[in-house]
Amino acid sequence: MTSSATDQQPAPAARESSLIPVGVLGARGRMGTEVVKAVNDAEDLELVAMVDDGEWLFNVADAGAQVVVDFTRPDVVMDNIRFCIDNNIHCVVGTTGFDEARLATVAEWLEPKPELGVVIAPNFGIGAILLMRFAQEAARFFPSVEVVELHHPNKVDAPSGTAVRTARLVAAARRAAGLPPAPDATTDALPGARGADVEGVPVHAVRLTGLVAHQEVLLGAAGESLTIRHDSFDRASFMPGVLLAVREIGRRPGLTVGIEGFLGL
Ligand SMILES: NC(=O)C1=CN([C@@H]2O[C@H](COP(=O)(O)OP(=O)(O)OC[C@H]3O[C@@H](n4cnc5c(N)ncnc54)[C@H](OP(=O)(O)O)[C@@H]3O)[C@@H](O)[C@H]2O)C=CC1
Ligand SMILES: O=C(O)C1=N[C@H](C(=O)O)C[C@H](O)C1
Repeated sequence: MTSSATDQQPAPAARESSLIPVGVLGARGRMGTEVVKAVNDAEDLELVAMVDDGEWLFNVADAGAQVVVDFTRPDVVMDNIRFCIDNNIHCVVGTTGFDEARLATVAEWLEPKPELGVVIAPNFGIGAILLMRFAQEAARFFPSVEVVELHHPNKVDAPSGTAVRTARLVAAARRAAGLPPAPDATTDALPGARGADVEGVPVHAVRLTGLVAHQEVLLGAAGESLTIRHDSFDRASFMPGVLLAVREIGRRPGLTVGIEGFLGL
């Protein structure tokens, strides 16, 4: 089955212009819908292909996409990236589910294609990126730290990719500062009561109707606590970061994790 941007197809003349041709994978999903809208609204981008589950992936290559944006599912995203690299298409990936092994595999796939760029970011929201940076900065000053992420109940993965990355960054900052494990006297607990252990940082996942994407980092020291919180109330919050990545990726060969560097952070 083939799907293209037919109903939103620009005039053929536009194809010969300097617009960046963009394909969207997961185009009819919650994020994909928003990306399609944002690309259509951007004067320097051209939506050339939309692909969803069960549809013909070659459509993005046939349509001449220079950049593909992937918001699909953790179980299919690796195949999509492989396809893009094989077809010399830059990739902007928002789909979650990346561990060190997956990142290493993508970096390996890119080796024979030194001109090609793939950016994989668990969160394109500027506020969420700043939260991660602030948490990293604060981590060394507090003996205790826990992460709580709160999302809509349709999310398939837990904890969120952002929460896992946040916990890893915080854990690295704690290690660099020589902090011991956070104090915790728990010896008797129901399974899951203390959350998932991400490199020694407890991560708790809440799924609640009405929510979109939210995260708190709780830091505690004697007599005080610091809570850093970010809320995405609308998926529009991710679009400035996605569009920045689409515009930048052609100039950023190799694998980039997170868009902090694109923001000058
Ligand atoms: N990095 C960031 O800033 C953000 C990342 N995310 C992440 O993005 C991902 C998608 O989230 P969300 O949009 O809410 O999920 P949705 O389930 O709403 O969308 C996923 C879409 O991908 C489609 N799909 C499934 N398999 C394929 C395939 N092989 N090829 C093409 N399309 C496919 C699905 O089709 P069908 O429904 O028919 O299966 C669906 O339309 C998640 O991993 C989420 O965590 C979300 C928000 C922000
Ligand atoms: O599924 C979502 O909605 C989101 N997924 C990403 C994640 O897992 O971190 C980003 C954001 O939290 C929204």
